[in-house]
Amino acid sequence: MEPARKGGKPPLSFDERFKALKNLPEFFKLIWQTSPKMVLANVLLRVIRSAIPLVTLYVAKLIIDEVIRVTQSEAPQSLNHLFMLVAIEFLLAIFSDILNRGTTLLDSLIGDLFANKSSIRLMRHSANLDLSQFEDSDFYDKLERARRQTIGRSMLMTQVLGQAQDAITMVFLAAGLIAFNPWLILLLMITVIPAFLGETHFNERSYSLVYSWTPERRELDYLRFTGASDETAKEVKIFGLSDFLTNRFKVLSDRFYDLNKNLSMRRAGWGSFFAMLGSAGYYAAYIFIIIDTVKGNITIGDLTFLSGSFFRLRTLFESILNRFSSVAENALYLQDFFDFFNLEPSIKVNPQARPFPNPIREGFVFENVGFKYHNTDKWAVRNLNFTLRKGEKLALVGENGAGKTTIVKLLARLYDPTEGRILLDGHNLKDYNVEDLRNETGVIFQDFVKFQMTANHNIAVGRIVEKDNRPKIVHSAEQSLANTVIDRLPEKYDQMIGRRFADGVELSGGEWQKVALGRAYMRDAQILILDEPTAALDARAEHEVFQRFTELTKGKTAILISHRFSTVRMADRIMVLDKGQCLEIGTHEELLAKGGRYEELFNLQAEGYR
Ligand SMILES: Nc1ncnc2c1ncn2[C@@H]1O[C@H](COP(=O)(O)OP(=O)(O)OP(=O)(O)O)[C@@H](O)[C@H]1O
Repeated sequence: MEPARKGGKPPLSFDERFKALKNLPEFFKLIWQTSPKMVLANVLLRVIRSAIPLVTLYVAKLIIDEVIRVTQSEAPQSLNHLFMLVAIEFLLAIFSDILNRGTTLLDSLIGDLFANKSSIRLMRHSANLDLSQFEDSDFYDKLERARRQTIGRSMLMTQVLGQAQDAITMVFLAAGLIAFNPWLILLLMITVIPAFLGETHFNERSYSLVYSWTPERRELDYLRFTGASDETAKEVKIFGLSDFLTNRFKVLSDRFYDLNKNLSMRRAGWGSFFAMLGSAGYYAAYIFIIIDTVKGNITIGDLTFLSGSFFRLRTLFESILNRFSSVAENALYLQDFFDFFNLEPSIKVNPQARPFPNPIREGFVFENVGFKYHNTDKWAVRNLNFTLRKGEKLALVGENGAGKTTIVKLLARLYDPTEGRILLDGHNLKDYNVEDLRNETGVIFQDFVKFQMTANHNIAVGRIVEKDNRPKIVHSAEQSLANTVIDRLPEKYDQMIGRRFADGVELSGGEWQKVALGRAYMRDAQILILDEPTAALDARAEHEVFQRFTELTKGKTAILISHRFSTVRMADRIMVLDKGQCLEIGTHEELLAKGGRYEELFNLQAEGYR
């Protein structure tokens, strides 16, 4: 086997596996909270069910003894007693079936509820985490494992409850066997324990394998998605990427298959050997009991009862031990689940925060602000010193990668500066509640989300509490020109857009942008940020949008990012960025007069239009 790879753990010791069991109480607390009534009913049914095997075996013994008594008797005998015993066994069988069905039903209902609740918790928790955490691949692996846990974990409940049920059944059966001969119990243990240790070993290997392969499995999922999805089909065809993607998939999946096959084969080999050992133990005990019966020490009914008990005990013991190692394994996975929920965001809601200014009095001041993205040593922006005055419209220009979007993200506190600080009305941005800041900020990013939802909701996301306020949504659509798109859709505002779901209608890039821009008009925020809001619009639409732009930003503090100078010149001031630093800042006229980079870029673009 390959050594543990990056992001993987070395195989865990027996001790660590035991420690993982400490997650069970917390887990059962969550299960209990899912539905106390159903969990209680489940436990009760299982307790009753656990007594049935012993009672059934005992009734079977009575039946055999009665049959022998009747057949060996000289005088004719009434069969009433015998039939009554058979009737009892029959009723027990039916009762046991009903109880089984009941617990299976409850298990699956509780499991479904638990999976739903966990998914909701996962979504909520993810929403609270920092953006930078999402950009970290270790985090992604954790999220991935937690996501898998939300569905699979209810199985663990079935296992643990099954374990308790079998343990009680065993106590009942063992009592009978011990009364006959305590050595039989010892024989039982000797034959079953090696199998348990073997299972435990292989479970641990399999966990380590799955764990260390999380990044690759994520890549496999990604390749599967890229190779077969509507979003990528266009480029996959044009560039002929199918072989490239499938080959990479094949290499990875074959490697995982080989490692897994190796493990499964060894597991099967050892498993057969241990099963043989178990059977040998059973037959040794059987011979022992037969000899005692032949000697006349016990009845034939006792023989069936004891051999039956021994057989059941062996099966139960094996399943308890095997299940134990699988419970421990599942508890290890549970650790990932809890680890994810224990992740804390660094940008948190601050209960002692100062109230957000309404209206903003002075504006923002960037004091020597620098920022590095997670896991890189490169400064995305540095030494930024500038003000964004209340009610001012500031445009950011600069080449790709100059740091424009980064400034916007810092302003909306999607990240905090690595050095320096940002002040709002004289106080650090961190002193305000991040939720208030975001409520007062409307951002339309260049890579805005194309929500696969109705046109109505696609605009309403700008202010989701107003999702039922149709007049406001229509008004926003009119302002952003999205109405020209929506009015042509068969279902108008109730039209599903995007291709993912049935009856969805796909829009062009510019049409999507008009819809996304509508979100800015929905938002009654004091700060408005538009990151390349018109990049995909045709010339006429861009012109119209900008005629309305003054109205949209009236009374608001706004940042506008654009590569089009016709757009940029509408701002009050313009900041030119270069490699994360502020090169020059001033009004359009000032910068032209200065004859610096702005003038150069402006003339370059104007040249292109002549
Ligand atoms: N999530 C990220 N992780 C690491 N580095 C990043 C990340 N986002 C941006 N960067 C880097 O930070 C620098 C600034 O990026 P930013 O997105 O702010 O540029 P921009 O001026 O908005 O560019 P564009 O005009 O292409 O939109 C770039 O060098 C980029 O590579």
